[in-house]
Amino acid sequence: MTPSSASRYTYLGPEGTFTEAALRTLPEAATRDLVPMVSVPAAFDAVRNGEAGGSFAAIENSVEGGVSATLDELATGAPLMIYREVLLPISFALLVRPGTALGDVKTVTGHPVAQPQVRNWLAAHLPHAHWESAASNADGARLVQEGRYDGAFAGEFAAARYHLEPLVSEIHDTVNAQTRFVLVGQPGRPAAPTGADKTSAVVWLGDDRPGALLELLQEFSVRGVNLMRIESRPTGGGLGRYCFSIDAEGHITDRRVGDALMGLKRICPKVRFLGSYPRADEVRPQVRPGTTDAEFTEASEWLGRALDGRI
Ligand SMILES: O=C(O)C(=O)C[C@]1(C(=O)O)C=C[C@@H](O)C=C1
Repeated sequence: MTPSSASRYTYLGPEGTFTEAALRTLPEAATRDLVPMVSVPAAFDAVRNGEAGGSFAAIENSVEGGVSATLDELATGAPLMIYREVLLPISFALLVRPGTALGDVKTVTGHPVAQPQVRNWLAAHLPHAHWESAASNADGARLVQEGRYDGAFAGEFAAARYHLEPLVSEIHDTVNAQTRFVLVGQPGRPAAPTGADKTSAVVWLGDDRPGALLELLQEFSVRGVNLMRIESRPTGGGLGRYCFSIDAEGHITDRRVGDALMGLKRICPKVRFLGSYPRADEVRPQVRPGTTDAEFTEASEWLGRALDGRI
């Protein structure tokens, strides 16, 4: 990778997406070359083939759940790792060409993750409008500028970029909706522990048999590791074949987390570590008695003494 490609960060474009807005909240974004891409896979591939040092993508929305394009990219293909996360409050504006009235809006567009966030508003205010999905909310705004649709649900900040007007602002069916974004890069050393961290992994179960998922969960439960998200995603290997995308509280250097991952490695055919990184909400985990690093160290020292006959 050349120094110029290392300083390049790709993101889901075109300009004016929520992804770009979230990326710009990272302090280092000011000194990076931010490159919009047509899709999350294209943005991640630029990192895989050395054309970019990092890529930024939405991974989870508080209304719609996991963002499949990102989860599937991280589970398959050449491995990437997560180094940072950002939370962004999401509120939409209905962007239209200047002069358009609400009664003129017959067709609307936006990212598929936007639709469930504005569904009730649409049903109440534009019940007959026809929705079609766009590659991103900003791409929807671009399509409205081109005259392909009458309105786009996007961040209000995208209006000026596409010479549109916000006809209605602050549209959100659920108050305090948030999207979580991640910065990914080539596999490397995990981000340093902060005490308020998250660990992500993808786990494949072996044979389809009773209790397999329970065994996976027990690796976390017996070590007092709290799961923040667990989601099944199809492996592509046929109906009923799923892998599990997991976020757990804590850092891989926390003994209880590292030990849980080793437990998974022993019982599952495949585990992909996706990184340990600081939690955007900076919440520190409540560590259950018996699962602190000191207690793990004490227990392994005890085992060492037992092996030496120093009981
Ligand atoms: O289309 C955009 O503006 C995006 O940044 C993508 C995206 C997503 O992928 O979830 C980001 C946040 C919103 O919740 C809806 C769409």
